[in-house]
Amino acid sequence: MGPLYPLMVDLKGKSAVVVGGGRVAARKVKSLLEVGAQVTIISPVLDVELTKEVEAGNADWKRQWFSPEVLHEAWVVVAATNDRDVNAQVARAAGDRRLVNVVDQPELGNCHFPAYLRRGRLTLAVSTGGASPRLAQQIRDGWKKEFDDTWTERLEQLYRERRKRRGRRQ
Ligand SMILES: C[C@@]1(CC(=O)O)c2cc3[nH]c(cc4nc(cc5[nH]c(cc(n2)[C@H]1CCC(=O)O)[C@@](C)(CC(=O)O)[C@@H]5CCC(=O)O)C(CC(=O)O)=C4CCC(=O)O)c(CCC(=O)O)c3CC(=O)O
Ligand SMILES: NC(=O)C1=CN([C@@H]2O[C@H](COP(=O)(O)OP(=O)(O)OC[C@H]3O[C@@H](n4cnc5c(N)ncnc54)[C@H](O)[C@@H]3O)[C@@H](O)[C@H]2O)C=CC1
Repeated sequence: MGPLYPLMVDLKGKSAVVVGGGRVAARKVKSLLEVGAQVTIISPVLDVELTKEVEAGNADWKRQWFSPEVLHEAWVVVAATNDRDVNAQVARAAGDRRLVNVVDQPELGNCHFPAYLRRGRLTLAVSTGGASPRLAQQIRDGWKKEFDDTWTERLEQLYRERRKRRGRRQ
Protein backbone atom coordinates (compact mmCIF):
# COMPACT_ATOMS: atom_id res chain seq x y z
CA MET A 1 0.00 0.00 0.00
CA GLY A 2 1.25 3.48 -0.85
CA PRO A 3 1.05 6.47 1.49
CA LEU A 4 -2.55 6.74 2.68
CA TYR A 5 -4.61 9.91 2.84
CA PRO A 6 -5.88 10.65 6.38
CA LEU A 7 -9.54 11.49 5.78
CA MET A 8 -12.22 11.84 8.48
CA VAL A 9 -15.31 10.17 7.01
CA ASP A 10 -18.96 10.48 8.08
CA LEU A 11 -20.30 6.91 8.14
CA LYS A 12 -23.55 7.71 9.96
CA GLY A 13 -26.31 5.62 8.39
CA LYS A 14 -23.95 4.25 5.74
CA SER A 15 -24.06 0.54 5.04
CA ALA A 16 -20.97 -1.35 6.21
CA VAL A 17 -20.71 -5.06 5.48
CA VAL A 18 -18.22 -7.00 7.61
CA VAL A 19 -17.45 -10.52 6.40
CA GLY A 20 -16.32 -12.81 9.23
CA GLY A 21 -17.52 -13.15 12.81
CA GLY A 22 -14.35 -13.56 14.88
CA ARG A 23 -12.26 -11.34 17.16
CA VAL A 24 -10.88 -9.13 14.42
CA ALA A 25 -14.30 -8.65 12.81
CA ALA A 26 -15.64 -7.75 16.27
CA ARG A 27 -13.06 -4.96 16.67
CA LYS A 28 -13.89 -3.46 13.29
CA VAL A 29 -17.65 -3.73 13.95
CA LYS A 30 -17.27 -1.97 17.30
CA SER A 31 -15.52 1.03 15.80
CA LEU A 32 -18.01 1.22 12.91
CA LEU A 33 -20.95 1.15 15.36
CA GLU A 34 -19.36 3.95 17.39
CA VAL A 35 -19.79 6.31 14.45
CA GLY A 36 -23.33 5.18 13.61
CA ALA A 37 -22.68 3.00 10.57
CA GLN A 38 -25.39 0.52 9.57
CA VAL A 39 -23.50 -2.72 10.10
CA THR A 40 -24.28 -6.12 8.59
CA ILE A 41 -22.15 -9.11 9.59
CA ILE A 42 -21.79 -12.06 7.23
CA SER A 43 -20.67 -15.26 8.93
CA PRO A 44 -22.00 -18.71 9.75
CA VAL A 45 -20.97 -18.17 13.41
CA LEU A 46 -20.35 -15.16 15.67
CA ASP A 47 -18.06 -14.66 18.65
CA VAL A 48 -19.56 -13.51 21.98
CA GLU A 49 -18.94 -9.80 21.41
CA LEU A 50 -20.71 -9.84 18.08
CA THR A 51 -23.54 -11.99 19.41
CA LYS A 52 -24.16 -9.27 22.02
CA GLU A 53 -24.28 -6.52 19.39
CA VAL A 54 -26.72 -8.51 17.26
CA GLU A 55 -28.92 -9.40 20.24
CA ALA A 56 -28.96 -5.75 21.31
CA GLY A 57 -30.17 -4.83 17.82
CA ASN A 58 -27.06 -2.74 17.07
CA ALA A 59 -25.99 -4.78 14.04
CA ASP A 60 -27.65 -7.12 11.53
CA TRP A 61 -26.43 -10.65 10.99
CA LYS A 62 -26.71 -12.78 7.88
CA ARG A 63 -25.93 -16.29 9.02
CA GLN A 64 -24.21 -17.55 5.88
CA TRP A 65 -20.92 -18.05 4.08
CA PHE A 66 -19.78 -15.13 1.95
CA SER A 67 -21.45 -14.68 -1.42
CA PRO A 68 -20.94 -11.60 -3.63
CA GLU A 69 -24.57 -10.36 -3.53
CA VAL A 70 -24.29 -9.52 0.19
CA LEU A 71 -22.18 -6.51 -0.85
CA HIS A 72 -24.90 -5.03 -3.01
CA GLU A 73 -25.84 -2.15 -0.69
CA ALA A 74 -22.44 -1.75 0.95
CA TRP A 75 -20.58 1.55 1.11
CA VAL A 76 -17.80 0.10 3.25
CA VAL A 77 -16.60 -3.49 3.05
CA VAL A 78 -14.39 -5.29 5.57
CA ALA A 79 -12.95 -8.70 4.68
CA ALA A 80 -12.22 -10.22 8.09
CA THR A 81 -12.50 -13.99 7.75
CA ASN A 82 -9.63 -16.31 8.66
CA ASP A 83 -9.54 -17.62 5.08
CA ARG A 84 -7.16 -15.76 2.75
CA ASP A 85 -8.90 -16.92 -0.39
CA VAL A 86 -12.31 -15.80 0.86
CA ASN A 87 -10.91 -12.40 1.89
CA ALA A 88 -9.40 -12.00 -1.59
CA GLN A 89 -12.74 -12.96 -3.12
CA VAL A 90 -14.50 -10.33 -0.97
CA ALA A 91 -12.04 -7.67 -2.15
CA ARG A 92 -12.56 -8.62 -5.77
CA ALA A 93 -16.35 -8.64 -5.43
CA ALA A 94 -16.26 -5.22 -3.70
CA GLY A 95 -14.63 -3.64 -6.76
CA ASP A 96 -12.99 -0.21 -6.76
CA ARG A 97 -15.95 2.07 -6.01
CA ARG A 98 -16.22 1.32 -2.31
CA LEU A 99 -14.05 1.62 0.75
CA VAL A 100 -12.50 -1.82 1.16
CA ASN A 101 -10.46 -3.06 4.11
CA VAL A 102 -8.81 -6.49 4.03
CA VAL A 103 -7.48 -7.60 7.41
CA ASP A 104 -4.87 -10.10 6.29
CA GLN A 105 -3.81 -8.77 2.86
CA PRO A 106 -4.08 -4.98 3.19
CA GLU A 107 -2.79 -4.39 -0.35
CA LEU A 108 -5.99 -5.94 -1.76
CA GLY A 109 -8.03 -3.15 -0.18
CA ASN A 110 -7.89 0.66 -0.39
CA CYS A 111 -8.01 1.74 3.25
CA HIS A 112 -7.06 0.57 6.71
CA PHE A 113 -8.16 1.20 10.28
CA PRO A 114 -5.82 3.35 12.38
CA ALA A 115 -5.39 3.12 16.15
CA TYR A 116 -7.23 6.11 17.62
CA LEU A 117 -8.17 7.99 20.75
CA ARG A 118 -11.40 9.94 21.05
CA ARG A 119 -12.17 12.74 23.47
CA GLY A 120 -15.52 13.99 22.32
CA ARG A 121 -14.92 16.07 19.19
CA LEU A 122 -11.20 15.45 19.37
CA THR A 123 -9.94 12.44 17.42
CA LEU A 124 -6.26 11.48 17.43
CA ALA A 125 -5.46 8.70 14.98
CA VAL A 126 -2.21 6.98 14.06
CA SER A 127 -1.24 4.73 11.19
CA THR A 128 2.06 2.96 10.62
CA GLY A 129 1.15 2.12 7.04
CA GLY A 130 0.95 -1.54 7.97
CA ALA A 131 4.49 -1.64 9.38
CA SER A 132 3.41 -2.31 12.95
CA PRO A 133 -0.16 -2.13 14.27
CA ARG A 134 1.38 -2.76 17.70
CA LEU A 135 3.48 0.40 17.46
CA ALA A 136 0.34 2.31 16.40
CA GLN A 137 -1.40 1.01 19.55
CA GLN A 138 1.56 2.05 21.71
CA ILE A 139 1.71 5.55 20.27
CA ARG A 140 -2.04 5.93 20.88
CA ASP A 141 -1.70 4.68 24.45
CA GLY A 142 1.05 7.24 25.03
CA TRP A 143 -1.40 10.03 24.16
CA LYS A 144 -3.89 8.96 26.83
CA LYS A 145 -2.11 10.79 29.65
CA GLU A 146 -1.62 14.08 27.83
CA PHE A 147 -5.13 14.02 26.39
CA ASP A 148 -7.23 13.13 29.42
CA ASP A 149 -11.03 13.34 29.74
CA THR A 150 -10.97 17.11 30.38
CA TRP A 151 -10.39 17.53 26.65
CA THR A 152 -13.97 16.53 25.87
CA GLU A 153 -15.35 19.61 27.64
CA ARG A 154 -12.55 21.83 26.30
CA LEU A 155 -13.47 20.93 22.76
CA GLU A 156 -17.19 21.45 23.42
CA GLN A 157 -16.40 24.89 24.80
CA LEU A 158 -14.31 25.79 21.73
CA TYR A 159 -17.02 24.48 19.45
CA ARG A 160 -19.75 26.53 21.17
CA GLU A 161 -17.64 29.70 21.05
CA ARG A 162 -16.82 29.20 17.40
CA ARG A 163 -20.45 28.57 16.51
CA LYS A 164 -21.41 31.84 18.26
CA ARG A 165 -18.76 33.84 16.38
CA ARG A 166 -19.81 32.35 13.07
CA GLY A 167 -23.47 33.03 13.87
CA ARG A 168 -22.70 36.74 14.43
CA ARG A 169 -20.94 37.02 11.06
CA GLN A 170 -23.99 35.84 9.10
C1 LIG B 1 -2.92 -2.94 7.59
C2 LIG B 1 -3.94 -3.12 8.73
C3 LIG B 1 -5.27 -3.34 8.03
C4 LIG B 1 -6.49 -3.22 8.94
O1 LIG B 1 -6.80 -4.19 9.62
O2 LIG B 1 -7.14 -2.16 8.90
C5 LIG B 1 -3.60 -4.25 9.66
C6 LIG B 1 -3.11 -5.47 9.24
C7 LIG B 1 -2.67 -6.54 10.05
N1 LIG B 1 -2.70 -6.56 11.42
C8 LIG B 1 -2.17 -7.73 11.87
C9 LIG B 1 -2.00 -8.09 13.21
C10 LIG B 1 -2.40 -7.38 14.34
N2 LIG B 1 -3.15 -6.22 14.34
C11 LIG B 1 -3.40 -5.84 15.62
C12 LIG B 1 -4.17 -4.72 16.01
C13 LIG B 1 -4.67 -3.70 15.22
N3 LIG B 1 -4.49 -3.62 13.87
C14 LIG B 1 -4.97 -2.45 13.40
C15 LIG B 1 -4.86 -2.01 12.08
C16 LIG B 1 -4.27 -2.64 11.02
N4 LIG B 1 -3.88 -3.94 10.97
C17 LIG B 1 -4.02 -1.93 9.72
C18 LIG B 1 -2.67 -1.18 9.77
C19 LIG B 1 -2.63 -0.10 10.84
C20 LIG B 1 -1.27 0.48 11.05
O3 LIG B 1 -0.25 -0.04 10.62
O4 LIG B 1 -1.21 1.54 11.67
C21 LIG B 1 -5.48 -1.57 14.50
C22 LIG B 1 -4.49 -0.41 14.71
C23 LIG B 1 -6.85 -0.95 14.24
C24 LIG B 1 -8.01 -1.93 14.10
O5 LIG B 1 -7.85 -3.11 13.84
O6 LIG B 1 -9.12 -1.41 14.26
C25 LIG B 1 -5.53 -2.57 15.70
C26 LIG B 1 -5.24 -1.97 17.09
C27 LIG B 1 -6.54 -1.36 17.57
C28 LIG B 1 -6.49 -0.66 18.85
O7 LIG B 1 -5.79 -1.06 19.81
O8 LIG B 1 -7.26 0.31 18.98
C29 LIG B 1 -2.78 -6.77 16.50
C30 LIG B 1 -2.79 -6.68 18.01
C31 LIG B 1 -4.11 -7.16 18.55
O9 LIG B 1 -4.86 -7.85 17.86
O10 LIG B 1 -4.34 -6.86 19.74
C32 LIG B 1 -2.17 -7.76 15.72
C33 LIG B 1 -1.36 -8.99 16.18
C34 LIG B 1 0.08 -8.57 16.42
C35 LIG B 1 0.85 -8.27 15.14
O11 LIG B 1 0.87 -9.12 14.25
O12 LIG B 1 1.39 -7.17 15.07
C36 LIG B 1 -1.80 -8.52 10.74
C37 LIG B 1 -1.15 -9.89 10.79
C38 LIG B 1 -2.29 -10.94 10.80
C39 LIG B 1 -1.78 -12.36 10.72
O13 LIG B 1 -0.93 -12.75 11.53
O14 LIG B 1 -2.25 -13.07 9.80
C40 LIG B 1 -2.14 -7.77 9.60
C41 LIG B 1 -1.94 -8.16 8.14
C42 LIG B 1 -0.65 -7.67 7.60
O15 LIG B 1 0.10 -6.97 8.28
O16 LIG B 1 -0.38 -8.01 6.43
N1 LIG C 1 -5.92 -6.55 10.70
C1 LIG C 1 -5.91 -6.90 11.94
O1 LIG C 1 -6.11 -6.05 12.80
C2 LIG C 1 -5.62 -8.31 12.32
C3 LIG C 1 -5.79 -9.30 11.37
N2 LIG C 1 -5.63 -10.61 11.69
C4 LIG C 1 -6.03 -11.55 10.61
O2 LIG C 1 -7.46 -11.62 10.71
C5 LIG C 1 -7.92 -12.95 10.48
C6 LIG C 1 -9.16 -13.23 11.31
O3 LIG C 1 -8.78 -13.26 12.68
P1 LIG C 1 -9.82 -13.68 13.84
O4 LIG C 1 -11.00 -12.79 13.82
O5 LIG C 1 -9.03 -13.78 15.09
O6 LIG C 1 -10.25 -15.15 13.34
P2 LIG C 1 -11.38 -16.11 13.89
O7 LIG C 1 -10.95 -17.49 13.54
O8 LIG C 1 -11.73 -15.76 15.30
O9 LIG C 1 -12.67 -15.74 13.02
C7 LIG C 1 -12.78 -16.03 11.68
C8 LIG C 1 -14.24 -15.82 11.30
O10 LIG C 1 -14.36 -15.90 9.89
C9 LIG C 1 -15.57 -16.57 9.60
N3 LIG C 1 -15.51 -17.15 8.25
C10 LIG C 1 -14.64 -18.06 7.77
N4 LIG C 1 -14.91 -18.33 6.47
C11 LIG C 1 -15.96 -17.54 6.13
C12 LIG C 1 -16.70 -17.36 4.93
N5 LIG C 1 -16.41 -18.05 3.82
N6 LIG C 1 -17.72 -16.46 4.94
C13 LIG C 1 -18.03 -15.78 6.05
N7 LIG C 1 -17.37 -15.92 7.22
C14 LIG C 1 -16.35 -16.79 7.25
C15 LIG C 1 -15.70 -17.63 10.68
O11 LIG C 1 -17.05 -18.02 10.82
C16 LIG C 1 -15.19 -16.83 11.89
O12 LIG C 1 -16.28 -16.14 12.48
C17 LIG C 1 -6.71 -13.83 10.86
O13 LIG C 1 -6.69 -14.94 10.00
C18 LIG C 1 -5.50 -12.94 10.69
O14 LIG C 1 -4.87 -13.21 9.45
C19 LIG C 1 -5.26 -11.00 12.95
C20 LIG C 1 -5.03 -10.07 13.95
C21 LIG C 1 -5.24 -8.65 13.70
